[in-house]
Parts: sequence; structure tokens; C-alpha cells
Amino acid sequence: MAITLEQKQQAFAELRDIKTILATRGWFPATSGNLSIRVGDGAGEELTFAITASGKDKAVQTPQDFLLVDRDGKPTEATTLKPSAETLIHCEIYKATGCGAIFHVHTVFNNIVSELFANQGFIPVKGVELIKGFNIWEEDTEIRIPVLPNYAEIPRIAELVPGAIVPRIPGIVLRNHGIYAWGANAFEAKRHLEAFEFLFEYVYRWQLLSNRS
Ligand SMILES: CSC[C@@H](O)[C@@H](O)C(=O)COP(=O)(O)O
Ligand SMILES: [Zn+2]
Repeated sequence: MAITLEQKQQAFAELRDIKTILATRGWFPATSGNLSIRVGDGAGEELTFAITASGKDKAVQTPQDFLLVDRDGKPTEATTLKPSAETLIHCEIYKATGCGAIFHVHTVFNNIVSELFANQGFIPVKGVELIKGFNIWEEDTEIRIPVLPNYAEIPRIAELVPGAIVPRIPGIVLRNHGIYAWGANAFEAKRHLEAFEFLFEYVYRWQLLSNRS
């Protein structure tokens, strides 16, 4: 089914709201970061999502911030805007998870923690209450947040994504780059992103304390 103007405007408005909130946290330094929301209920061949245009200052609101793309990351309408350079990663996450929204940010905490654990391929987090933000309610459990290499060619990263996703962990980290967090909708993706960032800061600070002499 074709996407209606109303659906498109609603997705753009939701992206604008979340972009504004995340910008106030300083989570889009130097034009980094990208955000997307699925539009319509289409799956498979019908997958369409709204995504941030490439290279924009995500802390600034303009009438030219978002566009619609298809399952291959190609614009669905004539536009002068370029979709995010990392659109193919969003495509793979939508196809693999069926999620409704994906938020990507670069922070110092997610970069440092990814570097600390890159060689083992995952960031371990044990016994921290905020994993309940992922709906994991087991006491004192360890979760493992996947870390992928940050190749310069995005298609090389994108092809690793389906194999890296861990069913109950709604995120993947690119080494020394940033986090992709997703959810069934924008509300859930934001909650997951905030939980990840809390956990990364916790792991970072815990490492510092553990290594003091
Ligand atoms: C400007 S540094 C960050 C970019 O290289 C990239 O990683 C990023 O997150 C933003 O790219 P964009 O194409 O604007 O979506
Ligand atoms: Zn990025």
C-alpha cells in the first residue's frame, strides 16, 4: 500500500521531536548520528522508513531534514536530499528485527567502552537494574551487547548486522563509532537508547574504579 501524506508527515514530526530531545543531550556532535522510523505497516518488499538526511546538523530543525526510503535504502520520492550514509545498516536492522524505529548516536562513553571490549566482540554488563529497560527481569544476569568492526565501507558493516543481532538485546555497537538502538516504536527505541547509554557510562566508570591503585 502506498504511503499517505499524513503517514509521512506523522513520521517526520516524530523524528523531529526525538531529534530535538536527543540533541539537548549533546548526542549529535559534529553532524553525527541518524534516526529512522518505519512508515506504514509494510514488511518485506513493502518496507518504507523515514530517515534523517545525510550530513545535516541534527541539532538544528529545517524543512529539509528527513526523507522516505525503501527496503534498499533508496529514496521513494524525487528529492535533492541524500539519505544517511548509514541507511543500509538501518535497512538490515528493520529486515532482521521487524522493529519500528532505530536511533544511532555517537557518544564518548559508547566509543570508549566499545574499544575496551572490541576484541571479545561484546560488551558485558552484569547485575545492573537498568537492563530492565530491555525487559530483561532476571536477577543478577549478564547481558552481552554486540560490537562490530567499524569498516569504512558501510555495505561491509551492513552485511554483518543480521548475524550479530542478539534477540533480546535491542542494539549493536560499532567499534569506536556509536550505538544503533531500536524498538517497536519511537518510545521504545528511545528507552532502549537511554538504557544503553546509562550502561555504557556505568561500565566506563566501573572500569576506572576497578583499575585504581
Ligand atoms: C560526521 S561524523 C559521523 C558520520 O560519519 C556518521 O557516522 C554519522 O553518524 C552521520 O552520518 P549521516 O550521513 O549524516 O547520517
Ligand atoms: Zn555514525
